[in-house]
Amino acid sequence: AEYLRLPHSLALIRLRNPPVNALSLAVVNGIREGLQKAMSDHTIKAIVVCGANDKFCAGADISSFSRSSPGISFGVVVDEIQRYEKPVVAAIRGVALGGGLELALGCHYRIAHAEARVGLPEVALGILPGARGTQLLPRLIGVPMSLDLITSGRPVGADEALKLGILDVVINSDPVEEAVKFSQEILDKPLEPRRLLNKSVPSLPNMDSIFSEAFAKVQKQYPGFLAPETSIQALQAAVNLPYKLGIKEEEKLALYLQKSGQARALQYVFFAESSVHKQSPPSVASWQTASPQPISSVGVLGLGTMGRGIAMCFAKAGIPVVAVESDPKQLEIAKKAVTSMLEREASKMQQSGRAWTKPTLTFSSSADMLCESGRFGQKTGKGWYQYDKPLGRVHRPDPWLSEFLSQYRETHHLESRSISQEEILERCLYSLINEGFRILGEGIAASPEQIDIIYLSGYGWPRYRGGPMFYAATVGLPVVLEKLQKYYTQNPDVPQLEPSDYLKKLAAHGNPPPKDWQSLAGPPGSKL
Ligand SMILES: CC/C=C/CC(=O)SCCNC(=O)CCNC(=O)[C@H](O)C(C)(C)COP(=O)(O)OP(=O)(O)OC[C@H]1O[C@@H](n2cnc3c(N)ncnc32)[C@H](O)[C@@H]1OP(=O)(O)O
Repeated sequence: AEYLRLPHSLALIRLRNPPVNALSLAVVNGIREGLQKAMSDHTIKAIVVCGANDKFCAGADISSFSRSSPGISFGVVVDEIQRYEKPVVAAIRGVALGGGLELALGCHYRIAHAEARVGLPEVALGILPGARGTQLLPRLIGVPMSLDLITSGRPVGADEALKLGILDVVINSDPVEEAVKFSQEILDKPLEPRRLLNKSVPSLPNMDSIFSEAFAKVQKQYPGFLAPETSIQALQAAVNLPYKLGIKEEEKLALYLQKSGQARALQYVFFAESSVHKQSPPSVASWQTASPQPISSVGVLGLGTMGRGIAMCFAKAGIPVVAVESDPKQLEIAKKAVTSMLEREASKMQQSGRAWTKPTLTFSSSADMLCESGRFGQKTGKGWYQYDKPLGRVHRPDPWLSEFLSQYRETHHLESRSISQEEILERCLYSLINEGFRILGEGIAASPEQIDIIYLSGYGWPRYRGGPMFYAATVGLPVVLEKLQKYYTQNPDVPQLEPSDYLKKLAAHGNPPPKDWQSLAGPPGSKL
């Protein structure tokens, strides 16, 4: 942070840490030194705090989270600012997020440009606003809105922040110039009413029900996420405890979240999301330049409306199709429908003088053994289980299945054994992860982050577990390799369990973090 003396007995502290003026240790020390300088200089009457390059501050430096404990020592700075005897005015442009907003809450006044955005997005990173955010915000804007902003992490625009009472002034001009003028106007005003730490949280008669509704809401909206619920506990502390004890509780809860593992995963996701936008496959191929792999034939399972359409598309593209439907009635209907669609297509093409090659479409009624028996799972009321009704959710073991399995075992000379939850989890997940390593080795995915983001955005993988490749690193690559080796030895007929060379190469280095995998494993092959 830079310290400047301005005319009219003012000092300016400008945060400078491109690109977003994140609160690195150096920036925090700079703010503190600047403030102490201003306090000890009796010619300085007020201080303006702003950020360089049209951004106030995007909060703590997320990349440094694994190295230090964010929030805790910065909370002391926020308290010091509030207790200063000279007015400190925050001049906000761009964003004041997380620690950036906490810094502004420590200041006695907040002036912002109309396009600025402020918020406490910590929950998205698996943490809570631990530099007094959970204690100061409810003192300023009350519990209901603090619950909304802190548990959702949503930033608000300057106009909304003004209405809520987070900001004191919103202008369309330069907030620093405005703050300079404003500082001179408020020099004689008492500071005590501006010190949030000495205020109490506005009380409401139904506080208990507000909190229980908030807990129920976040459990429904963010199932499995620890940070929103823990933030509510911190807000409860703001209501139930004096400030001195409330901040201790906030520290304790913040520390719990930092150590939870969810924080590490969510912070990984933050950087993974921004890096995938910038990546292209290692072979520099892209969907625009890649040539397609040859497809010799296609199988379509199920000939409902969707299946028929899919079968038709491939058939029209000249790719042989084998369409499988276990229900003989449905199969007949589908055959007729597809044949008549193809005939219509053929006559259209012949009328327009184009050549028509009869597509290869084979219909088969032999499907997977369970499906063959009409057991499609929940939708038909039976599958591996029997359900209370079609589409029902209540399931119970089915004697039919026991009989079926015992015959299957006899035919295939298999011995029955009980399989632990752990084995189910490991065989499902590690074979999936193994495939991830395979496609990294083949150069199909540019990075583990790409695979993880696809799983988070497209397959419902819980965000707080960071994606399958991140999960592999949390388990440890040597462990994943050892388990795959064990399961592959036991099940040599399951090729997905054969450890990929890429995984073997990486595990030889111990358990390197995902960001180092590519440099350690060497250049990938390319299938694109
Ligand atoms: C000290 C007390 C502790 C308090 C706890 C906290 O403060 S936790 C942090 C809370 N803050 C955030 O969660 C903000 C996260 N950042 C954003 O939402 C956005 O980046 C932004 C600030 C709104 C800017 O968005 P924009 O689309 O304009 O740019 P990018 O997202 O591409 O970001 C530009 C580069 O800046 C990096 N970056 C952003 N925020 C941080 C941060 N807080 N710490 C470290 N780095 C940050 C981002 O990764 C981009 O970097 P590149 O290298 O260019 O990819």
